[in-house]
Order: sequence, then structure tokens, then C-alpha cells
Amino acid sequence: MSELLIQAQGIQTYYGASHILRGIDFQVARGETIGLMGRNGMGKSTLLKSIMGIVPPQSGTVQIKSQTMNGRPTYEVAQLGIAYVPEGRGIFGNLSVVENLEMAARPGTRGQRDWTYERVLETFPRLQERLNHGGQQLSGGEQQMLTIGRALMTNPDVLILDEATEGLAPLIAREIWRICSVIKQSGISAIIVDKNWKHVTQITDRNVILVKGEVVFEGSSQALHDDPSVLEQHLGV
Ligand SMILES: Nc1ncnc2c1ncn2[C@@H]1O[C@H](COP(=O)(O)OP(=O)(O)OP(=O)(O)O)[C@@H](O)[C@H]1O
Repeated sequence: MSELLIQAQGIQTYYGASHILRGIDFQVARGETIGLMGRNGMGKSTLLKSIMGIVPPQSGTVQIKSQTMNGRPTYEVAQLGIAYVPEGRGIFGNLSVVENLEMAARPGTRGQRDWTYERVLETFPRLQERLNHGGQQLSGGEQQMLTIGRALMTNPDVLILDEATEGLAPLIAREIWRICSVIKQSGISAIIVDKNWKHVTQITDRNVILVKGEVVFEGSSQALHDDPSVLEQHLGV
């Protein structure tokens, strides 16, 4: 099996007294694209935040490339090559597109410089047209492209996309899915959360479904296509 980039074991996470994640095991190998699915409020974002150290788990371990990260700050997780695009984005609205991209530029953890400014603009032609616009002047879809572009500028090993196409017009959502394929082909691992399971499973190798903070299904996209009752049962589709 290829190198494990993320390995979470027995994750239990709380918000105050609310017990949200109830013993989750979750891993991402190099080059793998994973779909994280489940109805609203089942704990997908909380799992991503637990991995990033934003909402640290109360028990269990999070290892990034075999280093135990419990209690480590989020920037250290990022420095190990994990790029996180949160739900609702988070670009610098007062900086231009160029500035947003350039401030993120750095080689990856193995010195890789696959994603340059030029390649990001080639991949996101819409951003090319908006280079000098301020972040806050962009449409929601353009902001999402800029956030993904900025994450790619860090040459990550894993890209985490929470609610990849939430609230985007269908044409723009399609563009985001195209970009996800380009990212996959470039060899970056990804965790993708999105409500559109059809698009998700077209691109993912493996999928994990959460119900009330527990993993209830883990399997290939083919397995989900062969037995859609799993989706019916757990996602109501
Ligand atoms: N900051 C918070 N404080 C308290 N409870 C929270 C907080 N954030 C999320 N929760 C609760 O934790 C549970 C899991 O939320 P989470 O956002 O992880 O779900 P999700 O599967 O990502 O769903 P969604 O698609 O709605 O974001 C929900 O019951 C939610 O209400």
C-alpha cells in the first residue's frame, strides 16, 4: 500500500458537552481521492477540523505522514503538506487575485513546484481575467476558484475541499469538478465533501459515509454504483 499521508484513529471530538465524533478511523494514502459524505450535521466538517487541529479531538490520534499531531497547531499540519479549503472559503477580500495567489506560493514538502502561478492561471482561466480585482469583487464561484488556486500554490500533498460546490451556479460547479479532475491527475490526494454524490463518486477512488459521528460505510465508488441502497439509506437520495 502506498504511503499514508493522513491516519486518524479512534477520533472522539466534542463541542463543549456535545459528543460529535464517536470513534472515527479515517485514512488517506498518497494519490488517493476520497469522498466524505453524510447528511447535514453528521460530522464531516468536524472531522476535517479535527484533522487540521482546528477542533482538536479529545481522544484518538491524528498522524500526518506518521507524525502524531495531537495538540499541534493548524499551521504545522499545513506545513506538512495538508491544504484545507473550508466551507464558505476565506480569501483575503482586500487583496487582489494576484496578491492572494502570490502570498501562498511555496514549494511542497518534497521540494515539488508543480503548481506555479502560471499553471494555476492556466487551470483557472476565469481568474486570469480578474487578476487585478480585489477578492471581495469576485463572484462566489470565482472566490472558490481563488481559494482552490491559493491552496494549489502551496504545492500540497493533500487538498481538503469542504462543500466544494455549495451555492454555486451549475456551470461554475461543473468548472470546479473539472478542476478537481485536473488536481487528481496531478497526483495530489484529495478529500472532497459535497452534496452531489454523483459528481463526487465520478472522481473519487474511495468514499466514507458518516452518520452521527460514526463511519457507517467505506468503499469504492464502484461499490456505491453497484448498490445505491447504501446511499438511499444514509444520504436519503
Ligand atoms: N462550533 C460549534 N459548536 C457547537 N456545535 C457545533 C459547532 N459546529 C458544529 N456543531 C454541531 O456538530 C454537529 C456536526 O456538525 P458538522 O458541521 O461537522 O456536520 P457536517 O456533516 O459537516 O454537516 P454540514 O453539511 O451541515 O456542515 C452538528 O450537530 C452541529 O450542529
